[in-house]
Amino acid sequence: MSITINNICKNYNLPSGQRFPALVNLTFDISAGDFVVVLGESGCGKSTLLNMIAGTETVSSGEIRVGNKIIKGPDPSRSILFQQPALLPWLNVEENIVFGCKLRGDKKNLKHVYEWIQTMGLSGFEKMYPAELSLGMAQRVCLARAMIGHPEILLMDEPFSSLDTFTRTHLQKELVDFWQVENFTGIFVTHDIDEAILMGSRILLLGGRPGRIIDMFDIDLDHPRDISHPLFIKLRTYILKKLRKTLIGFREKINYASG
Ligand SMILES: Nc1ncnc2c1ncn2[C@@H]1O[C@H](COP(=O)(O)OP(=O)(O)OP(=O)(O)O)[C@@H](O)[C@H]1O
Repeated sequence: MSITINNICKNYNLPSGQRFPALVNLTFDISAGDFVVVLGESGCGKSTLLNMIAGTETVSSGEIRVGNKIIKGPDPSRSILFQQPALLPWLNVEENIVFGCKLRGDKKNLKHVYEWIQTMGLSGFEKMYPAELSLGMAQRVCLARAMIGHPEILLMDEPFSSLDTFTRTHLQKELVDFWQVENFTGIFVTHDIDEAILMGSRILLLGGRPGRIIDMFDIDLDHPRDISHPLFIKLRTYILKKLRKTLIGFREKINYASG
């Protein structure tokens, strides 16, 4: 599914009655099957953008289209993975994975639950409850729950940031494998530059306050990617320079305004 972001702005209404501008004038297209990584410093509006595409947050102006339809709210064709595994504590692994299928009456995909349990390395743990799982296992359950319905769009908000390096590296690779097989459109939020270059087919650089687009470009490297590849290193340096420049510009603006 393609996604069109057309001149969107987001203002939050603060309890003081003031409006806080979080994002300004974002315009870009995501083609069906892209894996876009949204990269930027903390507070530049990455999660806000993701939530608006998920339909859990409204736009203040502009519009977001999925295919030809303007997003009006959440939809099962768009699955979301959060930073912390969001599992229902009273359901076991298997029940958590099929929860969405049951809710939608999706019997066809529900039948494949044991394939997903196996693919995710959760065999033997299907009757365990979330409190008994490690963080990495719990995130695998979330990934299985997201994938079992074959979403057209998978939205991910720093899903691996609280995992240890080994689990994280493993899941990054598995996610890219799923993306290559399932061909969903992925949007992945992170502030880890290497993670962005390792996984994305495109990178969207956001920065500033309010957040705006700094750059958007394709990554022309085959998977699996090697962090010591010269193009990888070149991209990392380029992104660092761009982000640093925006951050310095933002700090100078603050100093100027306050001094
Ligand atoms: N519900 C809200 N009400 C008011 N302000 C908000 C709300 N949600 C987010 N913000 C503000 O909007 C800005 C963007 O927040 P957002 O969480 O989208 O940034 P982010 O880039 O995802 O940050 P991080 O990387 O730290 O998660 C921040 O300044 C934040 O304080």
